[in-house]
Amino acid sequence: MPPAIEYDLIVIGAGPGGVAAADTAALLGKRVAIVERNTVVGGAAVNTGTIPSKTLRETALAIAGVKARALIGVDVSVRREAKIEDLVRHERVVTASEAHQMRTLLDRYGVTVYRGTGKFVDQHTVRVTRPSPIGGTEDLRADKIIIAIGSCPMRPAVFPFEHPRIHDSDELLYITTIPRSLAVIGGGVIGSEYACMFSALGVRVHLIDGRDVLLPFLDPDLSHTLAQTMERQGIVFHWKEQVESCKAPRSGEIELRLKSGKELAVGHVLVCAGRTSYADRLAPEAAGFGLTPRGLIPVDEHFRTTVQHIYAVGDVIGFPALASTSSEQGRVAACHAFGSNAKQALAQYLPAGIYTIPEVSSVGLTEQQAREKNIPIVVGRADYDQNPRGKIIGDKTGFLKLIFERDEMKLIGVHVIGEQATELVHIGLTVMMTGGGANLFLATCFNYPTLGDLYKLATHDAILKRSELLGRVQASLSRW
Ligand SMILES: Cc1cc2nc3c(=O)[nH]c(=O)nc-3n(C[C@H](O)[C@H](O)[C@H](O)COP(=O)(O)OP(=O)(O)OC[C@H]3O[C@@H](n4cnc5c(N)ncnc54)[C@H](O)[C@@H]3O)c2cc1C
Ligand SMILES: NC(=O)c1ccc[n+]([C@@H]2O[C@H](COP(=O)([O-])OP(=O)(O)OC[C@H]3O[C@@H](n4cnc5c(N)ncnc54)[C@H](O)[C@@H]3O)[C@@H](O)[C@H]2O)c1
Repeated sequence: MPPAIEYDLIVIGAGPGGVAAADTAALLGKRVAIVERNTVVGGAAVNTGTIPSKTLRETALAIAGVKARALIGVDVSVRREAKIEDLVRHERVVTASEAHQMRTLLDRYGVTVYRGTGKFVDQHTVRVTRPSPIGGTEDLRADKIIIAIGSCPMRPAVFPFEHPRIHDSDELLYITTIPRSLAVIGGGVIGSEYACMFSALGVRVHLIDGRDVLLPFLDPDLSHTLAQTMERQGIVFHWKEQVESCKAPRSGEIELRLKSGKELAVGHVLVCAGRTSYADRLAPEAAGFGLTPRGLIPVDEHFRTTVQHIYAVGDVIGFPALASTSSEQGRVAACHAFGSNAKQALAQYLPAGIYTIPEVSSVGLTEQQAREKNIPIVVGRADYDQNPRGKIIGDKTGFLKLIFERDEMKLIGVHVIGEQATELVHIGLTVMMTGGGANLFLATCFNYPTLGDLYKLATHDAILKRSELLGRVQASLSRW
């Protein structure tokens, strides 16, 4: 075996966490190697998760004519004729382009990309096993190592995944027809997003979940409105259920028997029952760190494992397991590893964006969380159909909900459901980052007509509620 090739940093895994770590370390002037077992970089974010699912959603909205229906009340949908090629064409182009862009940036930063599967030999050495037909191994050695190997779909034993019409979220991208009916197992983020997308395409969707609330981490008003809207779209929820058996004949419908005894017959099954990690395959014992019972890598606030020069970021460390936060963690870890204070911690507020139909997004405290913390609050709400832009786009269910700390009217939470919610939340997020609140919204001139103007309307609502609550006339409110 030739001697190990020396680097300052080895990164294992080229998803958003790993790539951000590698680019950051290169920017700090370090010699960096990144090991990726896939043919392309980008990880789940670019190749199997975030970007594909969001692109498919956008295509589905277009080919199903959903927006046209809302605007002119006419079904101009082409969905009955839509073929799977129509659905996936744009997704393939966007995904390839994004992976190429990430790779180009790595190359421009001078990061060396090793194609193969990485595994620890000892605390400083990573062995890269190249895929066949080239095969063989290569050892890399570095002072610092960052693990960013991501996660993969959980596969409950009850489902025969070898069946061509039973999919996890990775395999879904290779379906060969648009199903007529679909059972989605798991109403988490992935399940909810795909349920909405297929429903928009006219697929009969059943959503089965062990819980009884949709996305319980959301503000209850959002969760409730989303569930209602999904039901109106035709999605059938089966709460507090579990699949006990799954009979999948070669042809004909797949039969699911649920815990309650209910039976469902569907064309395809999509299992979105959470994610798991393959960290045990890295030989962590050779490096000297352990795993949690769920197979995740425990880290400290600097993303260091118990072995001080080995870091872990992204899905492999667990919550929040997002592309956005994984990149942030990668940057923090790389800066810490090389003593840079350019980015010492994650951003103070981390938003969540869910691409259901309609979109949902939030940052900061929910009304419930604020009340549990005994923070005196006032809530402002503005509905899309009270706003001229909302009326123009025909969004009847959307709303913006702002949570203000009552004394100073400082913004502490933003919750949006409706078109462009994942973009709209950023206005509130930026205000929260500045420590601002109602005054800033009132002082700001928004374009007219825009959804952004909802912030002003929701602020007025909060101010009026505050004056009702405190029994003061509105004029005295300039005091805050
Ligand atoms: C369907 C779906 C939709 C999603 N939508 C969103 C969204 O809208 N917004 C959002 O923020 N997040 C979303 N996510 C989550 C997001 O994709 C992940 O949080 C993010 O990709 C995690 O980044 P990562 O760098 O930790 O790992 P990954 O992106 O999973 O990358 C890990 C990389 O490591 C490689 N690897 C693994 N083991 C080895 C090894 N031993 N050697 C070498 N390479 C290895 C893998 O091939 C992979 O390329 C979604 C996920 C899914 C599945
Ligand atoms: N827009 C986004 O930010 C976005 C989109 C998709 C995925 N993601 C990330 O991907 C991760 C994984 O998403 P996910 O939806 O797979 O997992 P999840 O953990 O969010 O949801 C899994 C759901 O499946 C249910 N469940 C699990 N096993 C079940 C069973 N046997 N029968 C019935 N219900 C069952 C759970 O009750 C839960 O509601 C998320 O944590 C999220 O961070 C983010």
